[in-house]
Amino acid sequence: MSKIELTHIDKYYGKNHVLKDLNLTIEDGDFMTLLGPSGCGKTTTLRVVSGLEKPQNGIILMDGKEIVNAAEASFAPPSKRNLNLVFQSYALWPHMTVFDNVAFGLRIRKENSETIAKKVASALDRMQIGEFAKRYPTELSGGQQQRVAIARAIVSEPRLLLLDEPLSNLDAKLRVDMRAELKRLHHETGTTIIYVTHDQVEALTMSTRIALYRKGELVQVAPPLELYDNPVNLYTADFIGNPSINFVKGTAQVEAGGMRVDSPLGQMGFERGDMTEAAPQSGSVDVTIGVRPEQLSISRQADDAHWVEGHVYSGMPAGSETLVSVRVGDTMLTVKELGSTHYASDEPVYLGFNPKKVNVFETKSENLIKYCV
Ligand SMILES: Nc1ncnc2c1ncn2[C@@H]1O[C@H](COP(=O)(O)OP(=O)(O)OP(=O)(O)O)[C@@H](O)[C@H]1O
Repeated sequence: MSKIELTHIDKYYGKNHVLKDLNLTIEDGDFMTLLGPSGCGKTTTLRVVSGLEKPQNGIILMDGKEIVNAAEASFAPPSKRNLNLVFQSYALWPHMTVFDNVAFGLRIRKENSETIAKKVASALDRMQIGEFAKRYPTELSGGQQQRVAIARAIVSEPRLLLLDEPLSNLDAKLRVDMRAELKRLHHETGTTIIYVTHDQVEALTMSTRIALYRKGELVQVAPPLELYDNPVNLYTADFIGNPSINFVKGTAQVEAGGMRVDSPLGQMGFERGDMTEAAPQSGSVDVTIGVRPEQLSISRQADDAHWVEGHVYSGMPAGSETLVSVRVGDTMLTVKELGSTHYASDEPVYLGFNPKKVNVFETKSENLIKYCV
């Protein structure tokens, strides 16, 4: 178990400023996911923590002990950092069987063969690859090799586990199984995990906290539901959630006590207590309302709970849920309903929602100005 503190980390590759004044604390026992689009600096962060790369500025503490101090050109070697790293490209030793690959670290530590056999079997079982113990890496598929790499990393119960897109080669069903296994592993061992992915579902389902990146900077660091319910800006709102959040343009009249918002969704009033510090004090501002697809309800009749008139663009029943795109004026909204319902294209429908549950962003600054409560 360990706590990692990164302060004022800058990393350049030539002129490319890849990590920009990064400040991030990973608490002991966290399952911290580094999330963001390709090229935003997630892998570089892992490489800096593991010691494979040296940042040009900043300090990294591991359990309070300095492992990096760029100003003093002091960088602890990777072997002294007591961590285990699994990269997307899993370098297994080709001349060793799966069992021997996984047992390697334990043998170096001179654990007795009975303990080794037990630990390796348990790690292989967890990754559902027990049956391949005697095979060589070349006799396995990419996904199976990837699971061997994870087994090899977890078998030695490291204090810190760094995982870089470890599930990327797996098919959809296995990926869901492996997410459950990794989450369970984290729960059982309490190991601090830093996990890199660009898959927001993976991040939402497994993490205790998510660090969301944008071009080398951190945009928001928060537990998954906080990120989902109250994204600090339009970027986060748009990145998190599948299907994506709906955005609706509107205008707000802001006063000391709160604000009134007009939009194609109707008129809404909000109290100051539900507004953020980023909210303006007064005046008229353009806003973007964010409403999650599952927050919208749909009805074929107008009633007290369904007041927004629209027309079905297309209905997409998928067994357990139905996604319906609805055109309201010039705005296209996605509605998510549980169960399967058939909606005909161009059918008139009415939408409703709980105004307390929407986010409001100031369009110009892109910042959240009203919480979902
Ligand atoms: N060794 C290197 N030399 C030069 N530039 C690099 C090097 N490694 C990464 N970069 C650049 O640094 C930036 C960040 O890369 P990084 O691998 O950290 O992104 P990422 O968020 O992990 O992306 P992905 O999801 O695609 O893996 C990219 O612009 C990349 O091209």
